[in-house]
Amino acid sequence: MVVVVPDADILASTVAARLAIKIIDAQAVHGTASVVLTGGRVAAKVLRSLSDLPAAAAIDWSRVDLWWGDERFLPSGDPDRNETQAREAVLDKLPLDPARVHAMPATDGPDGDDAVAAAARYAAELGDTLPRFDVLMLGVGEDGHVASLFPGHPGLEATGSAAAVFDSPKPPPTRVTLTFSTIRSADEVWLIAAGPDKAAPIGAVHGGASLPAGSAVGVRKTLWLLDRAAASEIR
Ligand SMILES: O=C(O)[C@H](O)[C@@H](O)[C@H](O)[C@H](O)COP(=O)(O)O
Repeated sequence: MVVVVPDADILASTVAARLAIKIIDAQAVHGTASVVLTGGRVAAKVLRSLSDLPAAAAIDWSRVDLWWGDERFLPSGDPDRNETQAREAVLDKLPLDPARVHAMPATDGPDGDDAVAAAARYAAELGDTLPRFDVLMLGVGEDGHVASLFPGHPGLEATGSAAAVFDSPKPPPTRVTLTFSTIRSADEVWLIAAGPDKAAPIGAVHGGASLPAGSAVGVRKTLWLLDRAAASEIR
């Protein structure tokens, strides 16, 4: 399903509203909600919108599990880390249970700068039976990447639930990412993009091109949440 809204600000606020309802509904059914966050500018806008959303007060944040779809492999607190940006955008204002915030390892963590070990640690935290992911959000890159899964990159073939990525075409070069099998285990996958520089890859994917964004599908639902500019080449 493709949902198109006029601009990036409206996209961020409508995705935040959709996320709040999804969390509320998941908690009504399961008692908890599990959300996979992503990095990038649109993702940060969504989280900032969430912090301004009155409906978010209906969420029991102590029963929300947060995971990440990928992470830039940097020291904890580095401004370029997706976790840092999510905390600044909203997380640090929410009464979350720290034990339920599953950040990906940092280079000052127990594995140091060993990204392979860090990815293995995250895979262990995910467990042999993956958690229930109610919604997994992804930004979309200008080249059609999602998370840290880049076209033509060895990381696309990664097995297991999480993998290290080296020589990323998008800086920084070293990252940890969920693999496609983990992404595709999510109940719903939301691909969120704004701006004209996303029009070509999104149009290509909807035209049948084989790009990573096209492989990010949810078990029950796959949503493309776009502004008009990003959707402008979908035919
Ligand atoms: O760590 C990252 O860089 C992100 O996870 C990456 O996959 C991002 O979501 C896209 O590149 C879109 O980023 P923008 O929304 O900033 O264009």
